[in-house]
Amino acid sequence: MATRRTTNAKFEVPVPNGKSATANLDSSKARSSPWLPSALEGVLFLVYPLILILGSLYSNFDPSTRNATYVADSQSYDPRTAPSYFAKKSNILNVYFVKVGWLWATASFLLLIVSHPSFGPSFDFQVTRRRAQATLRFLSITTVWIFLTQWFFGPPIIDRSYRWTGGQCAMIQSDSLAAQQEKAEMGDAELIFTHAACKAIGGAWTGGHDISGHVFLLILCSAMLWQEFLPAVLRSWGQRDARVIAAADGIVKSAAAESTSSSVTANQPLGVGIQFAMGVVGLSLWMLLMTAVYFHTWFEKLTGFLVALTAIYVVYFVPRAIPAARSVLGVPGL
Ligand SMILES: CCCCC/C=C\C/C=C\C/C=C\C/C=C\CCCC(=O)SCCNC(=O)CCNC(=O)[C@H](O)C(C)(C)COP(=O)(O)O
Ligand SMILES: Nc1ncnc2c1ncn2[C@@H]1O[C@H](COP(=O)(O)O)[C@@H](OP(=O)(O)O)[C@H]1O
Repeated sequence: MATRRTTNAKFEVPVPNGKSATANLDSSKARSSPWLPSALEGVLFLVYPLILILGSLYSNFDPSTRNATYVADSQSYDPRTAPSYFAKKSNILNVYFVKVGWLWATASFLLLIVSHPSFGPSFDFQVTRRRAQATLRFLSITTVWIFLTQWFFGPPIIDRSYRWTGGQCAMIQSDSLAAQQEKAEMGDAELIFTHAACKAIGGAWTGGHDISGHVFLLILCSAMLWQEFLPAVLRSWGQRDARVIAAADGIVKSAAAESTSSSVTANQPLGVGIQFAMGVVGLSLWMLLMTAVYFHTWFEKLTGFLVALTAIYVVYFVPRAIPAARSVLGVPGL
């Protein structure tokens, strides 16, 4: 851990137009650890717990939400008396945005790295170091998403953790032809161990701790995207990059001093890649708020948030502090 210094020091700070300027910085105010987010990043990360807390509070105080019937097994309100359009699982953004959320994350990530000049020549499919490292970061985050929600050497971690905490698939009699067929086709292990399999045979996934998949996915996707585009946005807006990194000799430096990019200048338009990614981040935050208000318990939302945050921390923050990790995964904008 770097210690806090109390004297004023001189740093070489590249300014957004690519030239260097010597600035007197009061280092007692400067953030000194590469393990910590910059002040701006800290504020952006605080938006997530704020949305979750405000959403949960609203659901406790809004009379129509309080009076609606919450069904714990489905983590939602009874659709017949749902307090709003967004309290129904069938809402258009749930079906076409969140339920295929990684498709949107993948599309906006690819558009960003292919179109934005900070990753390589726009719409010229050259493999640059920055594109390759961004792709590695994306694949690492995608692996976390797959392990948590899709497959982890069998059932995904969210389903396994539900079982570990005492949950099970309680059978509800369903005589529909489809349910009978599903039951006949499924092996015992699958029948017991996955939420999807349980639902398909008309069972209720009940009794354990169900980490919110929506909270996890929406935070993972949106934080990955803004981590990727924030350095380019700050440059376009003529703002200084306040992140710090540890060099191989252990000296803590400003990320701005390390950056060699002159491909983005102040007042440069954001471009289609960043605008599209901002749209996906905006929709994610809206759906996070809706999940916070209408679905799950506060503890299930908290665990979804913590798991996503841990993955983002490992992929986007650890490389700032450990040069060997940085040489593989890189750091956005450097
Ligand atoms: C110019 C040089 C460019 C270099 C580029 C090089 C390579 C390309 C880079 C990357 C692409 C490589 C691989 C792509 C990897 C993954 C792509 C994944 C594509 C998809 O996402 S398809 C699947 C879509 N499905 C989803 O998104 C499902 C999302 N839903 C869920 O996870 C869950 O339903 C849930 C968590 C929302 C909730 O679950 P429930 O509780 O409701 O069951
Ligand atoms: N914002 C939202 N809008 C609609 N449905 C939501 C939602 N957030 C969560 N849900 C639903 O609540 C259930 C639990 O979500 P999760 O565990 O992914 O957070 C899921 O139901 P289904 O699995 O029946 O679709 C999911 O679709």
